[in-house]
Amino acid sequence: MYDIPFLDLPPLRRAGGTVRLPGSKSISNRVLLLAALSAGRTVVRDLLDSDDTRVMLEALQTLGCGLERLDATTVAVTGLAGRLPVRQAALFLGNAGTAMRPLTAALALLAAREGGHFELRGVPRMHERPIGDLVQALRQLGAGVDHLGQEGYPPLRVRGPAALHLEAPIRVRGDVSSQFLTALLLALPLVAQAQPVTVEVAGELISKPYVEMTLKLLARFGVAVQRDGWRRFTIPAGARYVTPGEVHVEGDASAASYFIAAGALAATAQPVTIEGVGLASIQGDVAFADAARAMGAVVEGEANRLHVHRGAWPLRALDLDCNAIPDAAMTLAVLALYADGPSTLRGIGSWRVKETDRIAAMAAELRRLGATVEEGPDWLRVHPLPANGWRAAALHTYDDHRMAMCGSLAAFNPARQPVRILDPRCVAKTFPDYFETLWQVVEADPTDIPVICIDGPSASGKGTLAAALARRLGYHVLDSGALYRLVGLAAARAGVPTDAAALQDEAVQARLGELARTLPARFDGGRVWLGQEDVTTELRSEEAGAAASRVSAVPAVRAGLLALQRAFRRLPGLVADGRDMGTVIFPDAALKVFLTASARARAERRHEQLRARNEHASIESLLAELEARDARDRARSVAPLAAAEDALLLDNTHQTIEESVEAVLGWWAQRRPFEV
Ligand SMILES: Nc1ncnc2c1ncn2[C@@H]1O[C@H](COP(=O)(O)OP(=O)(O)O)[C@@H](O)[C@H]1O
Ligand SMILES: Nc1ccn([C@H]2C[C@H](O)[C@@H](COP(=O)(O)OP(=O)(O)O)O2)c(=O)n1
Repeated sequence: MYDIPFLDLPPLRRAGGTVRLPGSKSISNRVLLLAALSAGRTVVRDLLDSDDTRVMLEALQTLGCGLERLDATTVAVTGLAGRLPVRQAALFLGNAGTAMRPLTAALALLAAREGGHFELRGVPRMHERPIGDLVQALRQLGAGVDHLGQEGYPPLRVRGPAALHLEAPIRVRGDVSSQFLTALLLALPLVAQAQPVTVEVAGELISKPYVEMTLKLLARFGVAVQRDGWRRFTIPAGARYVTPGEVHVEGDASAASYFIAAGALAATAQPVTIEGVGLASIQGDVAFADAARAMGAVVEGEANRLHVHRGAWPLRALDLDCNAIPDAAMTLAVLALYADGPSTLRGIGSWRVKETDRIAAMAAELRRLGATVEEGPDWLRVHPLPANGWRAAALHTYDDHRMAMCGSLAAFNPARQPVRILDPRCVAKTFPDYFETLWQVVEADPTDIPVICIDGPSASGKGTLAAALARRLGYHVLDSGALYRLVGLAAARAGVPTDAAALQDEAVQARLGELARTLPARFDGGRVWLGQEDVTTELRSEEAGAAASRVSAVPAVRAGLLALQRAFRRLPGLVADGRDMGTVIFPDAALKVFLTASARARAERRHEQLRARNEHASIESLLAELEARDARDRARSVAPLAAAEDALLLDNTHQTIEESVEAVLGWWAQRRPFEV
């Protein structure tokens, strides 16, 4: 997950390959609640691990549910059997509508029957998302529900006991959010014992597929609701939740929309294959595939898998009522930028009360990209962008995961403009690893992937600076010195001598070159591996540094490491540190920094590093060794240590690490094309 202020996506050229999607948010939270209300143990597999499921799990735990995490995506829930072991609690539900609405309904009814007192709150945006229609329906039933803030919005208090009136049909509005109906359908089986309970929907029900999903999941937990059109829903008398024992959560169909879109835009050689969602899905958003087909994408599928590639190009403009696919419809708004005429999305009034006002947000951000967009109370019209109309934009995401994921699709623009996604962490709501997953199935031209080079002498702070920049930008790092150190180590392991005399021998040079070319190097979470051996500590020794400096003068070694180093240039970008990053390995780098500090300052830093590792050496000997190494690195005939002509000099003798990082980020900002 990228927990950084912004993430820059280079222009993307192609899509293809296989992705496995995380579990559906809507199914995950419904199943967790159903398991919590049932008796016995339910093993929930392929559960989504995200902000919204985390708040649901925390709430259930607070309410006394037994939760056992079996692995990253499997949780065993021991249900409450419709009882309330905890009678008083304050629940924080973040911005998860799929937790707030059903928990309000379930707790209101349970508290009415058994007594209790519960407060439900969320983030500030949650307190702007309407819930008054659900509160009214619960009050009709006789449940005690109070607004703690603004009338009609969370935070709420539910309290009991209270006498419930279950005879008359309960009326609930269906035209603002279908989650009110879903919440009642999930909660009412708890109290439909002596008589059936009927819910009547007032107004045209929106997002019907989500209600259908609720009904299917209720059936899995033993409650068969009778449905009369989309107006009347009856829960039979004697309803009781029965755990199916084990439930597999489908991949998230709304999340699939981004990968279907990527396929429609750029899968020209091989298809994008999406695992975990397919034609047998119970999620309404699989219907996004039909909308993508209408725009020209080729989408084929099996029960649990979809294959997508580009068909019509440019895409065909679309005029669609998106009522049934409100979430995935956002993806269509971005696809419309690549169409052959204006596209109109209708029936999207519910966008206004989602994580943000999505109509306003989408219109504003598409305009930032250069597009002409018209909007109405419940519709959006997007005009396509001509190739020369795209701007390099920093897209705002409004703490809305879908705005961020949609924004990424602008990176396929034919103008090859990069795209900046502000606050990319917001994808954590439903898809924490969205961007990492995207990198698996998209490709950029290597020359479009930005590289920042940090070259300079030993102990100038290159590694420290490179790592800090990479962390801040979400980029990969290449510690090229470590590769030369590894070659030195590999030589020692193989019994190849690396003293000055031996290095004159052509046979030795050739063997070293071969070791470099086939180096089994692996970098993994701060550890460095040579084949099966963890050499992290050994690699940092002064001896390994000196050996690296010696072997690095051998042309065959440098040539042998060339391809390996360039392979580090992967999406979304790279910070490379070494001696010749800017001069030889990445001469086209977007920013080159030559980092220096006085020899004494560097010797003192090395001394400090060694002291921290409980190794001891005098500053004077370190200074001498460091100057000898600098001299050797500068004097060698191939790729000597030298600043590239277009490098910016940074002398950090009197700077803190943070000051160096800020200086380079400042230079980087100036080189980026974004209009903020
Ligand atoms: N600007 C700086 N000011 C003070 N110390 C620094 C600075 N940059 C790095 N250091 C320290 O110097 C030491 C050497 O840095 P390192 O990144 O290993 O250098 P290099 O990769 O150039 O050999 C580290 O302990 C680091 O914390
Ligand atoms: N791109 C590079 C990186 C390192 N080297 C050589 C020269 C250096 O003395 C050794 C060790 O590099 P490293 O960056 O790990 O060493 P320091 O931490 O700066 O002391 O490798 C190189 O020739 N080219």
